[in-house]
Amino acid sequence: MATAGKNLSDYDKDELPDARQMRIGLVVSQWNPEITEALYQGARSTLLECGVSDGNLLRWDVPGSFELPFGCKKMIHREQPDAVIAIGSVIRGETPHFDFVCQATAQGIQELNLRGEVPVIFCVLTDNTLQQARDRSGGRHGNKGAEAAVAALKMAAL
Ligand SMILES: Nc1c(NC[C@H](O)[C@H](O)[C@H](O)CO)[nH]c(=O)[nH]c1=O
Ligand SMILES: CC(=O)[C@@H](O)COP(=O)(O)O
Repeated sequence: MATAGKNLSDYDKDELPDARQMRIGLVVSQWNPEITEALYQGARSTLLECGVSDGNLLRWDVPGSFELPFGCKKMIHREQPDAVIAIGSVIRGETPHFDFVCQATAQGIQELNLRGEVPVIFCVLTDNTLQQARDRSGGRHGNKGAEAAVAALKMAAL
């Protein structure tokens, strides 16, 4: 089902684990800050709604999505969170750079999951237009940050 067929902010609280003791990291890309800040707020508010303590949220910023894997790896090593949410927004430009950034970021995050013990959630929008990104970061399709927060709690309890 495409995003257009569902709301990214919908979730069932009854399906979620007890999150009161969980420590969740959020690594946020500074590229397209209108989008990444909206994703961060969606993730943060959902985590708080689901019982995570504000003091157990840790935010680090990185320059762009390409730096998300390194930032997540460093946070995991230094802080040992129960899960990390990697937040980014990649919007297609005139050149193939979009493809390289998206592939490298996705591959890097997947390698952290497969090689490590701390789940890293892929909260990276990869859109053709700014409007598509707005639609998925609190617009008509909901907020992917909320979806990522739910995934983080479920994976932290796995
Ligand atoms: N164009 C976008 C970028 N580009 C920057 C890279 O992510 C990286 O920071 C740079 O190549 C230096 O290593 N990043 C995004 O997150 N979103 C974009 O649309
Ligand atoms: C995703 C990107 O790196 C992209 O926004 C850069 O734009 P351009 O391909 O026009 O240089």
